[in-house]
Amino acid sequence: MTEPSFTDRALAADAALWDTAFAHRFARDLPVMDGATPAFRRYLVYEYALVLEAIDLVARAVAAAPTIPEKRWLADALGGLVHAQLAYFDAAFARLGLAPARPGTLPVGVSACLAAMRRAGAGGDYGEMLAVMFAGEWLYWTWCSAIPAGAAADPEVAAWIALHTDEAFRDHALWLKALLDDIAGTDPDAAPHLAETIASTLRRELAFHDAAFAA
Ligand SMILES: Cc1ncc(CN)c(N)n1
Repeated sequence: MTEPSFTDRALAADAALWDTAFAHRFARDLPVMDGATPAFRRYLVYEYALVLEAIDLVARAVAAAPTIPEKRWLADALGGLVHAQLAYFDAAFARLGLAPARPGTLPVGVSACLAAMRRAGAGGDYGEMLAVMFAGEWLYWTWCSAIPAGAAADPEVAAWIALHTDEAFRDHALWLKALLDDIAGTDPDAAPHLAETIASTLRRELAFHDAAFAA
């Protein structure tokens, strides 16, 4: 029998936390939300701020990546954020009459998530950057791929789910997972910090999504 990989062990070690995350109200409510749902409208404003932060994080990961194939892969992921995701927000904000959050107005659960991404990028530890990305992508991949096709009637919601269930998104989540396995396999001393980064990122993700439901 093959040994579980580093990420499989990390996910299993924090199974209770992941189960809590998978059962989060955001994932349950998302398919029935629409552009008039206050939590979804708040979420879009917070999420736009997160995507801007993610662009910087992935750009730093491109710079830190030690090989050309990794730089190329991450540059494609960066392109997805800059093009497809920002285009999504341009259209959704225009249609729903939303605007980016004014500086200093984001709730603490959201700003803490953004700050941790910024710290990971600025710290220059490539594995840590990947671990932060992996936790978020794995969460969204699991959430969105569990939503039955056609369950979301609202076009903004359906388009957002589609961005997190397409092949490119799935492949990116799996690529991050495999690369973390490689890094932890090559440098076992790095593994505890990577596992802790995955878990602490997930905790911040939960606080981020809680914030959308706090009026
Ligand atoms: C808050 C959050 N975390 C993660 C992801 C996945 N890219 C996201 N879209 N939003």
